[in-house]
Amino acid sequence: MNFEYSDKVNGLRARLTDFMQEHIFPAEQEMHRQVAETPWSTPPLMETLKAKAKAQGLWNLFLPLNYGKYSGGLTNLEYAPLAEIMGQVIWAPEVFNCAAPDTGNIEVLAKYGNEAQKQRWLQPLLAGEIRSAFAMTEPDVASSDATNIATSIIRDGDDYVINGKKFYISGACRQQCQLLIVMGKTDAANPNRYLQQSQVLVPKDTPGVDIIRPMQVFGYQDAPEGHAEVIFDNVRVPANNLILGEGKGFEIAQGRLGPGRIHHCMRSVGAAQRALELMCKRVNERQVFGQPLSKQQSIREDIAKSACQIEQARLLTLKAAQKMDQEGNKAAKDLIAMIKIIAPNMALEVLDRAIQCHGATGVSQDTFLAHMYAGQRTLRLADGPDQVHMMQLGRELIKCYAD
Ligand SMILES: Cc1cc2nc3c(=O)[nH]c(=O)nc-3n(C[C@H](O)[C@H](O)[C@H](O)COP(=O)(O)OP(=O)(O)OC[C@H]3O[C@@H](n4cnc5c(N)ncnc54)[C@H](O)[C@@H]3O)c2cc1C
Repeated sequence: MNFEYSDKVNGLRARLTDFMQEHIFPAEQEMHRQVAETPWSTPPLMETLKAKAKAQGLWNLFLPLNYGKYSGGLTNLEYAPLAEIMGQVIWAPEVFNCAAPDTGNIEVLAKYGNEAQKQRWLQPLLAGEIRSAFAMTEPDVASSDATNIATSIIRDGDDYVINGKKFYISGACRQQCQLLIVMGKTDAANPNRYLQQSQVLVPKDTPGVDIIRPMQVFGYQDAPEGHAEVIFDNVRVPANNLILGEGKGFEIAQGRLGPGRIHHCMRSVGAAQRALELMCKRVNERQVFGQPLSKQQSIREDIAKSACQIEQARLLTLKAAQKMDQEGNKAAKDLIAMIKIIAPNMALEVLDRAIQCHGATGVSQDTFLAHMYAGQRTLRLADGPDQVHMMQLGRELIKCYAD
C-alpha cells in the first residue's frame, strides 16, 4: 500500500486545481445566470471553458488505460483524485469532458460498439461536440430491479421498433444531446429474465421520440443537464443500431455501471471536502455570544467528524479504484458497492453540517451547499439505490460463510 500520489498525478492535480481557481470558481454565478436564461442549451461560458480545458490537455481523463487509443492515459486510481477536484462544482466535470452520463455512454461505445457505431457516435462524444443520455428507468415499474424494464424493442424487417415511457433521463432535455442509449425488451418471453433486455442507439431526432417534460430534483431543474421524461412512440431505428446483440442489455449495463458508480463517489469526496473547507472559513469569521464560532466545542466536533468521514471515504474510493485496475471491475464489485453506499451518505452528512453552521446562507443560492446537497441526495437513488447495493453486498458476504 502506498498512500502517496505519484509525481504524474500530483502534476495533474496541480494543473487541475489551478484551472478550478482561475476559471471555474470565479465563473459559478455567471454560469448560473446563463443557465437560467436558456436552461436547455449549452451555456456559451461552458463552450469557452471546454475549449480552454481541451487546449491544456485536461480532457477525457476518465477512460482507463485498458481502453487503448481512447484512454486519457490514466488508471482508475490515478483518475480518482482528479475527479475529486472536479466534483467541487456540479457542472465542472463537463468542462473536462468527464461528466455523466456521457462518460458511461462513451465506455459502452468504446467497449461494445461496432466500428460504424464508434465512427458515428463515439468520436463526436470524445470530442465533446455532442452529448448523450442513457434511458433505462421507467415511471411505471420499479426500475431498481432492471428486469422490470418494460419498454419493447421489436425487430421488424431491417429495423427495430421501440415503444415505452422513461423518466429521469439525465441529459436528454439538452439541445446538444443527440443520442439516447435505450434499454428495453427484445425477448420478453425468454425464461431467463437476464436475457430479455437489449440496448439500442436512438438518435434523439428520430420521429416518435418525445421529450415530455424536465423532471425536477427538490425543485431544482438541474439545468443544463436536467432529467427528462421521454415517450417512445413507434420509434423506428435501423437494426444495426443494436449494441452487441439481442439479450445483451444486462451484460452492457453491468459493464457500464461499475466505473460510473465510482466516478460519482470520487466527486462526492470532492464536494464534501469543499464543504468542510467552507465550514472552516465560516466558523473563523462568525462571532456568536461573544466569541468566534470556531471556539464552540460542537462546531469543532462537526469539523473533526467531517474530516474523519471524508478521509475514510477517500481511502475506500482509492482502494476500490486500485482493485478495478489490478483485477478488473467484476473483482472490485463489492468494494464499489461499499463506496457507493458510503460516499453519498458521507457527503450528505458533511454538507448538512456545513449548511447548519452557515445559518440561512447555507440554504441560499449564495453558496454551493444547497444545490450540492440536492445533487448528493439523488445519488442515494441513481445508479442503484443504497438498499440494492446493500442487498447485493450482504448476499455476497453471507455466501462466504455458507457451509
Ligand atoms: C437525479 C436523478 C438522475 C437519474 N438519471 C437517470 C438516467 O440518466 N437514466 C436512467 O435510466 N435512470 C436515471 N435515474 C433513475 C434511477 O436510476 C432510479 O430512480 C433508480 O434506479 C430507482 O428506481 P425507481 O425510481 O424506479 O425506484 P424503485 O425501483 O421503485 O425503488 C424504490 C425504492 O425501493 C427501495 N428498494 C429497492 N430494492 C430494495 C431492496 N432489495 N430492499 C429494500 N428496499 C429496496 C429503495 O429504497 C428504492 O429507492 C435518475 C434518478 C435521479 C433521481
